[in-house]
Amino acid sequence: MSPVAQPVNPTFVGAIDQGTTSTRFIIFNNRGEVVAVHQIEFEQIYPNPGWHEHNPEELISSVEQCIDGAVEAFEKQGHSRDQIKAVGITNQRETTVVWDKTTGKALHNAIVWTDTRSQDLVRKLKHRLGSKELTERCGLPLSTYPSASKLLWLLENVPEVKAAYDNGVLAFGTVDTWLAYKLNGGTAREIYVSDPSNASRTMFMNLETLDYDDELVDWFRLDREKIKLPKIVRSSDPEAYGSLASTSLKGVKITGCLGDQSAALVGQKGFTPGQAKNTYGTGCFLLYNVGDKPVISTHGLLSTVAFDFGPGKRMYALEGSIAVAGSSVKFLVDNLGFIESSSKLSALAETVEDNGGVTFVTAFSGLFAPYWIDDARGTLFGITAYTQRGHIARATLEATCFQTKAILDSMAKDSGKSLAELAVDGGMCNSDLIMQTQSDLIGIPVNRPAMRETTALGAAIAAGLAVGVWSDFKELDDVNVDGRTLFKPQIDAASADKQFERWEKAVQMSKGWAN
Ligand SMILES: Nc1ncnc2c1ncn2[C@@H]1O[C@H](COP(=O)(O)OP(=O)(O)O)[C@@H](O)[C@H]1O
Ligand SMILES: O=P(O)(O)OC[C@H](O)CO
Repeated sequence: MSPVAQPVNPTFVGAIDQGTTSTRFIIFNNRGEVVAVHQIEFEQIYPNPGWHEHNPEELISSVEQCIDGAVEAFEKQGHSRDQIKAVGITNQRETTVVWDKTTGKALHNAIVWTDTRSQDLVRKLKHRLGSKELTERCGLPLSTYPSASKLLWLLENVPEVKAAYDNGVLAFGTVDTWLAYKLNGGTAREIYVSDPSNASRTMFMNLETLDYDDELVDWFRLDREKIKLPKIVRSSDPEAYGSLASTSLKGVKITGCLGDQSAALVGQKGFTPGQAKNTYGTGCFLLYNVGDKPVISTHGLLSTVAFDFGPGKRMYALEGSIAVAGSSVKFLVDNLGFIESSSKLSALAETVEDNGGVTFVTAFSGLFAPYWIDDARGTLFGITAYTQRGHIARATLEATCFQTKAILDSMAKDSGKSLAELAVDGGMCNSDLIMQTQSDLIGIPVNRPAMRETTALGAAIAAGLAVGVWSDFKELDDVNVDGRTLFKPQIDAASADKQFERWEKAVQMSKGWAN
């Protein structure tokens, strides 16, 4: 077979993937293949039980180091940095950053999406007239998860933040906004934007208009005179996100931006209604493309913007969000010392045949979809003198698979359709055992790509579409199709149902602990 001819001067796109536990910069060629990558883990700050913070300056420096590291590796392969035509951003969503517009300095650590410190505040808000109607407008339930309650907590508890608000100099952003602002040089250019897939995670954006909804903002008693929110622009835009003010890619335009779960859907090419993906990262998030109109769930799912690539290319998704997935594996590594690294989880789980009667409800931040139980906390059931570390490892990985099953059941009820196959990605999907367990429990094949950096690929696609690296979705047909692995169900439905019943019982029993 003759080798495929390569273009004389191939083009590349960079993607910043700023996740919950690590930052990556990945350079893709126009066939969607990874050419160079640099990844850095950064500090997870847990000041109190249930609190979770990141240092906003460290997020920026991790991005800058990753860009420089990946570009160095790229150039070592004989490429030149001016072949990189654009950069896309994808990021952990909901995580809230506040800064002073006049100095560009953060006023507090970023409050991470998993953080439950606003639990009491949320309980009080639930009694406010109109709380039940919020979801219909913004797609999200009133909980500690979206950015709104995190911002209110900062205003109530951090005097510097309140003073900046009163003086009209407070800037608020999800991580995409913070990155775009700082990477453009901060106060020098004042790029203050967000895309709809990120803005839809604040509770301030109206899903229909893709703009802020005055009634939503008023409901939270925020004064728009005092706090100007970032401008919402398309997920793929040649101008709105500015360009890199420093690093080895100084001057390269940022032309794409997507929340990480939306980016993974794009990276899996879930462009058409009925397509879905499940990303097993720190948390686990199933997004199901529902088309160009939002669908409000009546079964515990969120409604969110999948992506906005302009008229005719604007899609919504139903989302099942699981707060704890890979983080439970990290918990076994970092807190309990069960294994030396996450990649050893499967080996430990395989030292036993089954979970030995152990169920682990990994509700470290309460339980998200489809249960939304904010007062549940991590609970291990069924421990006996027989229990080994392997049983707990197995129960840990099963927890995410069970919750995914509960989400798929809700999705079938909301959409009236069942998935034929589940596309997967994210760190935890590296484990064959987890993927096989998942397929067994949901009774459909699980389809894993060989190239698992789908989140970064999604950001690269958003950026590349804006500058003509790809002119439309059709040109992406051949991207990320080779080498996929299919895990097919190997147990019968009755035994999967029996296991799931025990999980549901455990979920009910984990309620109320943090009340
Ligand atoms: N082989 C593996 N088995 C189980 N979990 C894994 C494995 N490899 C990585 N993980 C988990 O995946 C998570 C990282 O996935 P990633 O997609 O990079 O997350 P994020 O984007 O949230 O930072 C970590 O929490 C880690 O514990
Ligand atoms: O860090 P991840 O990949 O688990 O994703 C975080 C989500 O965006 C939170 O909603």
